[in-house]
Amino acid sequence: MIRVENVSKKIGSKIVLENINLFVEKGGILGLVGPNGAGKTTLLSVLSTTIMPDGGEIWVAEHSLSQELQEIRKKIGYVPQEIALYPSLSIKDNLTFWAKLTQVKNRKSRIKEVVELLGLDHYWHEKVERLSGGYKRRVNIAVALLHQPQVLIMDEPTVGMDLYSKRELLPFLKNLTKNGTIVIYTSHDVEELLYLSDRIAMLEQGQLVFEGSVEEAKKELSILQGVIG
Ligand SMILES: Nc1ncnc2c1ncn2[C@@H]1O[C@H](COP(=O)(O)OP(=O)(O)OP(=O)(O)O)[C@@H](O)[C@H]1O
Repeated sequence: MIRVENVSKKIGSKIVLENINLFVEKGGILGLVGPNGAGKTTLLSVLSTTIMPDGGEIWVAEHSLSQELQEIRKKIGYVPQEIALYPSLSIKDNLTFWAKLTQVKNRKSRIKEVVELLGLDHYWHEKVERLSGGYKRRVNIAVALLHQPQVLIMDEPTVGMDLYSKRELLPFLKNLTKNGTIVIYTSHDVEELLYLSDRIAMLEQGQLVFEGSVEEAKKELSILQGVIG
């Protein structure tokens, strides 16, 4: 499980996150919504330990961010919005580079596992710059999964993807949670939010204004009502 307790973050003089409380159980998928500038990326950055909160605490299982940063980092995988890969290197070399950097155990076999998991086998020697947006995203997810995180955090995972890649990726992400992995992601895509999430949280101006099941969210959030009429 991941528990967020009273997390706050200021950037300059602006309060970007204010007393955020969230809980996601093992195998849960939380979709984070909200208007531009609401604080979604900042919250994901805090959850992925890319930036530190000014106040509050985050727990992943029995580990706390303030006391056990390295343990938390082992348990979290982060897929940023921007593709974070070396374009002139192959998939293989990118994965090997990241696996070495993060000291992944049983490196070769784990790389093979994630490559198979993400359906990247055929493109193994292809340079990343030659891949479609969808495949680049898959490589990014493969990198984030190398160290077998318990929580996968994704900032708009399907943005820029064609429909086919998206239709392949979404069931894959859903499937990933069957072994207990937690997925927390942001999206502006209503269809994707309704398909993938089991809970929805909404941020507005740095505050959590809603958290509930998809069914509750459909009733209460106008942003999700467009497609259900
Ligand atoms: N490095 C920064 N310097 C100054 N202000 C920042 C910085 N990062 C974020 N902010 C501000 O914090 C607020 C929240 O930004 P954030 O990117 O987290 O929102 P968001 O909900 O992810 O938006 P979007 O949907 O557009 O990605 C915004 O007002 C933004 O201008």
